[in-house]
Amino acid sequence: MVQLLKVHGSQNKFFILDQTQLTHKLSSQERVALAKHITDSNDGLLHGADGLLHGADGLLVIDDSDHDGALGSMEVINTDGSIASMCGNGLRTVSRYLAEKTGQDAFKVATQDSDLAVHKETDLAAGVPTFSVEISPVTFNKESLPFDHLGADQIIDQPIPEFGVGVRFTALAVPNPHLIGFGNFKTMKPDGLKVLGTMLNQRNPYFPDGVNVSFAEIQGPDTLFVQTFERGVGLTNACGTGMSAASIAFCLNRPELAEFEKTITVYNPGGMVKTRVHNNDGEYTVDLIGNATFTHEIEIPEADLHANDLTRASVTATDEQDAYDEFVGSLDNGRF
Ligand SMILES: N[C@H](CCC[C@H](N)C(=O)O)C(=O)O
Repeated sequence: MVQLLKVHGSQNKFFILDQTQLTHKLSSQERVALAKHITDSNDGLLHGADGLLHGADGLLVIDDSDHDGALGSMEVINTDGSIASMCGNGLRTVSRYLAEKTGQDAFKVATQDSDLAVHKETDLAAGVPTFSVEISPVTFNKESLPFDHLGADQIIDQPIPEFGVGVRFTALAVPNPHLIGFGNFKTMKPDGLKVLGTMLNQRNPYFPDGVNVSFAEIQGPDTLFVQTFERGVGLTNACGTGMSAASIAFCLNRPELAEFEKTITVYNPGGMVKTRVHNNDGEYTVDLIGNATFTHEIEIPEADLHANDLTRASVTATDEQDAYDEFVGSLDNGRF
């Protein structure tokens, strides 16, 4: 039997599969097929949960890593089967899984583009296990997203009228691609986010590989509200790399309201995280600090994973969601 987990970071929900348990590891094709099936909002596992549209937003696959200081590797598969280079909310849950598996509290996790430093943090609230994960590398040039036909090699705090009125945009890769729009939600209208996110994640002249699109609202000094339309997923409760990218843009574009090295509170439809942006001579990294909640334990025969057959999966809920709901209820952001 193989153990999987259903987890979330700010209610950005994932399944975790630790491949090191398997006698025969899943091929890349099998992992993609499993990701699309298990997260499907109709016939996936735990589908129709209280998330936006999907029972889950992706599958995180853990494997061994021989990289110095890395306790494992993380592969990110979006619900549509596309592979993402990074996943901030997911990395917090993978970090907790590896910490509990090994008894270590500070280590690295190998991701597609780099080995990222992670560590256990003081819980944000009782019963809300909390981890800090490094988000990097950060680049702005159009080749790294990629984007084109926007009239410049970098988009930093620019209006783009064809994308939205009353919104200023910043494009950056962390390293997955993000387009962050700053404005206020009244003018941006949440359906504006869905319209723009949908347009930029189907065939379009600007972002050939698609892009995660976030609307960010400044709520005060060092305080943001961010919602994301995720590439390969759609609207989610939160996007860790999106909230991190928005924090970088906040520090760059509004230095009178947000400072490097200072803790930023980022509210989202799924709760709240904290970020700290570091500026090492123009090289940016972000500490993303937030919950790593395990909501369900799943057991399934290994052969069924290879066959992408979920009918014999047995699911047991943990008691962690209650503590998380308590935490969200306590937030004084006036949006919950
Ligand atoms: N959909 C994203 C990957 C997941 C990122 C998000 N879940 C996060 O927490 O960073 C992409 O295709 O780049």
